[in-house]
Amino acid sequence: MLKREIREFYKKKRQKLSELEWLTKNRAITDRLFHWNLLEKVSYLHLFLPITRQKEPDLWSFIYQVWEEKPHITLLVSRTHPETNSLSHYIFTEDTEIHENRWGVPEPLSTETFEKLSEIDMVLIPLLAFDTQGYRVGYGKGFYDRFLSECPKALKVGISLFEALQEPISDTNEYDVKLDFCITPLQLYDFSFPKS
Ligand SMILES: Nc1nc2c(c(=O)[nH]1)N(C=O)[C@@H](CNc1ccc(C(=O)N[C@@H](CCC(=O)O)C(=O)O)cc1)CN2
Ligand SMILES: Nc1ncnc2c1ncn2[C@@H]1O[C@H](COP(=O)(O)OP(=O)(O)OP(=O)(O)O)[C@@H](O)[C@H]1O
Repeated sequence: MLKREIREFYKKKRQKLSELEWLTKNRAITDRLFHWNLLEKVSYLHLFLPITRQKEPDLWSFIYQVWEEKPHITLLVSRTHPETNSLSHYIFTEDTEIHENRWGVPEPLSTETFEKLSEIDMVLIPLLAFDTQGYRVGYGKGFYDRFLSECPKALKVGISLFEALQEPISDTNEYDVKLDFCITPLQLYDFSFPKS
């Protein structure tokens, strides 16, 4: 199946979720994530804040738990620059002010950018869908493909409300950065072995 078709299908599928289904899926994902043993090795964790009108996976409860119970982890979030198709990155604390951009993405209002991308240990990536090979489908603007190529050390972890596609994504391209793991309400998928 083509990314374009998968994108449209999963956007609709997300919109059809009831509030309770969405909350239940989010709870399963954030519980699995918080208790994942790999987190103990993470110092810098990049994550995303949900576009609620798109019913994206919502990591807010995980974020509050990290601030309270895992102080060894520094959280990072991004601001989007549509003119250059790029992201800039900021340390995210309880004091960070947030506003919504034109796509409804909550973004930090911070001024001091985080430049040490090589130190990021893990990136949590919002997915529309993914296949059993670890290829992913996002909104198709390439923000994450560009960003991920700049942080080679980081484990790339997809976050998806739905399970893996049964058929492969047919139009993968040279820029696609594969996932190492994916967390869903039902499973932790491990694509990290064998490393390609
Ligand atoms: N929560 C979150 N943050 C993120 C992303 C994301 O997917 N989710 N991004 C991932 O790249 C980047 C922002 N890029 C985005 C690109 C498109 C849309 C989006 O909603 N597109 C709509 C059209 C909206 C419109 O034109 O008004 C769509 O495609 O339906 C959102 C974010 C960085 N931050
Ligand atoms: N490093 C890069 N340099 C230039 N163009 C890139 C780069 N990475 C991705 N792109 C372009 O950005 C677009 C990304 O589209 P694609 O369908 O792969 O998005 P996606 O898998 O939904 O990912 P994303 O969540 O990153 O938007 C493609 O047109 C691709 O050619």
